[in-house]
Amino acid sequence: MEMNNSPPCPNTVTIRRNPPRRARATPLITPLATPQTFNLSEIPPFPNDDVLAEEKPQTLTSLPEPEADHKIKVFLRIRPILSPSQAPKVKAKSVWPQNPTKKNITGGAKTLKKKSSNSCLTVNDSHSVTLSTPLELRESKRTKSETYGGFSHVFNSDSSQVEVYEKIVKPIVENFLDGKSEMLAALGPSGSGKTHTVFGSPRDPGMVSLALRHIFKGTQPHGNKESRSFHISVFEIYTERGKSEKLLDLLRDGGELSMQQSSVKGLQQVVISNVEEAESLISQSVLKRATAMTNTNSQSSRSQCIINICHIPKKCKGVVNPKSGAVLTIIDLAGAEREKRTGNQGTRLLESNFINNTLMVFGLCLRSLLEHQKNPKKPLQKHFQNSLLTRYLREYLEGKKRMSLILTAKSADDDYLDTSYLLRQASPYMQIKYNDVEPTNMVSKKRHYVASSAMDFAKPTPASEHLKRMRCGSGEHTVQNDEKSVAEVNTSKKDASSECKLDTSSSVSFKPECDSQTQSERNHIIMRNFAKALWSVLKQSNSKLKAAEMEIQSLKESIGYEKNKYLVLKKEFSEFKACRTWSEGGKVKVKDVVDPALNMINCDDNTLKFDPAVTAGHSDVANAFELHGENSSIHNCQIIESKGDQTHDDLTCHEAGFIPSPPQLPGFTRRDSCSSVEQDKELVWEQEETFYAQASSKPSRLDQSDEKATLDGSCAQLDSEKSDRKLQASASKPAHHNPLEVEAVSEIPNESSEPIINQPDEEPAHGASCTQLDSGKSNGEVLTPSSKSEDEAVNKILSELLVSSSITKNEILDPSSTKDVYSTKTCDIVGDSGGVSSCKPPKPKRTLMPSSSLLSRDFTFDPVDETEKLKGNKGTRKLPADYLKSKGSITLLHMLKGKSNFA
Ligand SMILES: Nc1ncnc2c1ncn2[C@@H]1O[C@H](COP(=O)(O)OP(=O)(O)OP(=O)(O)O)[C@@H](O)[C@H]1O
Repeated sequence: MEMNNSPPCPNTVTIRRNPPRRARATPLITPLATPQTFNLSEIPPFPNDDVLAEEKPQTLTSLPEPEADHKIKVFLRIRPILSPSQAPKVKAKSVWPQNPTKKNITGGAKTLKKKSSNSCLTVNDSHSVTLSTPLELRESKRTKSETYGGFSHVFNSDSSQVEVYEKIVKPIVENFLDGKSEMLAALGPSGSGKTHTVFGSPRDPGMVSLALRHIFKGTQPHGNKESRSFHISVFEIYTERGKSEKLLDLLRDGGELSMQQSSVKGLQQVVISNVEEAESLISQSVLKRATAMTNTNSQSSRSQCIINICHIPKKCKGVVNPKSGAVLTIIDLAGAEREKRTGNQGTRLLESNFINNTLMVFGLCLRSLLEHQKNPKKPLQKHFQNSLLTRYLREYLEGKKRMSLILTAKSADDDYLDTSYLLRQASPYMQIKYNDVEPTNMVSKKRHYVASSAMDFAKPTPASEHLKRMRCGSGEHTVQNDEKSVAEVNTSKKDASSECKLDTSSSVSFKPECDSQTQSERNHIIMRNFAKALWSVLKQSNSKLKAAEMEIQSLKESIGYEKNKYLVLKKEFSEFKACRTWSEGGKVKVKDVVDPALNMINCDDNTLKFDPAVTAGHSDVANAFELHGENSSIHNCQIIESKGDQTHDDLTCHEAGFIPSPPQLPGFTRRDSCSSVEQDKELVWEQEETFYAQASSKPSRLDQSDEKATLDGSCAQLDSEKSDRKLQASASKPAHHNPLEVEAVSEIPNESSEPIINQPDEEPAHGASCTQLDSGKSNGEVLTPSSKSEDEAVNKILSELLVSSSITKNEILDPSSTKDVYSTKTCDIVGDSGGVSSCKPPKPKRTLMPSSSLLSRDFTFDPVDETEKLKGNKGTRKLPADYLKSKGSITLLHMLKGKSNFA
């Protein structure tokens, strides 16, 4: 708000970081040149009529199914109350093992027989019934009646088989013929009419016979019998003395079967071509089924019987019939039995327990499926694993395939408990929905059957084995064609041969489809795996590439660092080289200006040089010692080692500022330098060591030190007198007093060796070591000849020294005289530690003692003060120039004093 109220700044320039973008013109739409002239009426209307007029292809799988079709259909059929003549007679069950304790049960059958006249079950309508509690049980029951509704249809006791078929099975068969698989199971207590409903009798056929008739009736009118082929299989699940469950093939020559997961292994699949063949097979299977007489049923089923009618497609002009592969499964379950009611004993009791257990598991599976559908959080229990029946019907019990139930109930009061239990158990099943029903065509594509002819007992062909390995079909309906082969009921050889042809054609016609599908799936899997492998390889390569790039980057950095280092070293080397060149060019040859009498050179006005040239008689060895100094101070020192053939050694000291300090290179031994002697004592030692190494054959050592300076031998003899005079002169001028310095001492350690010190021009020079006595800037004239009095004093001292010494001037300066040189030479090395390693001259040559005594007598000084200055800089290497001078002076004075004491 405040910003809006503030007046705009006239000089403000608004910069838009993100300039407004212009909308791009859609490339597919050409911009209108004159949008103002656009008229909506020119837009053609959408062709709704044309679209609606188009015929939309409708398929069976695409059509939405009613809501009812997605739920399990539960039908209820009420068995009529049997007349006494139809009721099972107790005496007829005398073959059963009698249990004395249960004799009253048989008597109860008579009682039941009397009470069967009353019905407890009343049909309300076609979808509901009411169960009334018998009078004798109303005392224990809370309610008088229970109503059960929601059935797909309720068949009363007088309903016929055909009516039941029309309501229940016919739609299923039609769906089956259309390629839909479905299961129909009869469930109810023992004697309720399950077997009667499923199989019927020759006079009153059941659902299987009616379905077969329907199937073959529907195919014959069209005359396309050869386009379809049906196979049938019948087996039962029973228990042998209640020990374990077994599978038995009920078709002719059928034996025991085994179950592998959800598929039955070794089940025969017999091709049926007409109703008679099918009914004959069914009748034989029913006769083969295990039955027994119980108190409730004279012919009670003791096993679960499963009938599969399969529809195998046939190739018609190279096109696979889409309506193929459907399976119609009809199951006649064993009836639940109550021990009190049936009076079973022994094996029958065991069978009864097995039956009840199987039915219980069957009910648990459906109940679990129902609860899971109501509440998905509840997991779908795997009750199907507890029995072979439920394992075989797993997909149905999991709601993956269509299933219908026929509940058969007895309506007599005596059967109240069985009926009540059945309704309470099975009525909720009608709420079960199909979870994932496979499309019709998909089901048909997954089912493969290998038919075998009953006439030829064909063995499994390679093609059939290939199909079995592929396991394209669903588990429970996959036909396992074993070596026992399959017997097809066929009375006519002609028909049999024709069936064989059809079987062969069917199996052959189905193989390409399955092969193509399997091949495509395999290709897809292969491509997917290949893509995964390729992706993993690419990822690994990418990671390796990144690592290599990082390594290359690090190497580049290291190379750059080394390059910079190389450039720095190169620069230092060039500087040092330039410095050396300058030094060589600027060095003054001492021999040109040397005063052989005094060994003192005065090159410039401000430069005082002592050039002690000692020649040992060998012209090839020369050592020169140069001292350059402006204001008589030494700051730079260079030791120039032998030139070329190590014939001479030079020690050149340059004045600070006069020669730039060259860089010091490690390991540089031929020519080393130090910008300040005091700054790098170690370098001095290195120079010394190098120097010794270079001149090992002719040991000579030139060194200078700020800590020690020793005068000995002839040098001391020479300097003692001079110093005496000089110190006296300087003492006369306290205002200009500067400590004397001993800047360098040349040393000839080996007396037996050849003359060591030569001049650069290899001129033989015999002489003592050199000593430079400089003063500071302010009193640099102490030793300069500008002062006549001082000059005179110096000359006097020197003359006295020469006179008093045993060595004459001529002897000293005579190059030919080597004997005295050897005897008077001085070799002092000032070490870093302050120790003095000196070659003590022979005692007879110490002729300077009188001069030293004179010097010590005449000169008085206070060394304590100088020592105190040293303490201040103790432990440090860099010392001021004044300190150097003072130090040298102190050393000189100490030595002079020592010599005087010695004297
Ligand atoms: N709807 C019916 N009409 C006439 N008779 C019937 C009907 N239902 C069953 N019966 C007769 O009842 C008797 C028992 O029927 P059925 O054997 O079918 O019972 P079940 O349920 O199969 O018994 P189980 O479970 O012991 O095999 C049979 O003699 C059968 O003829």
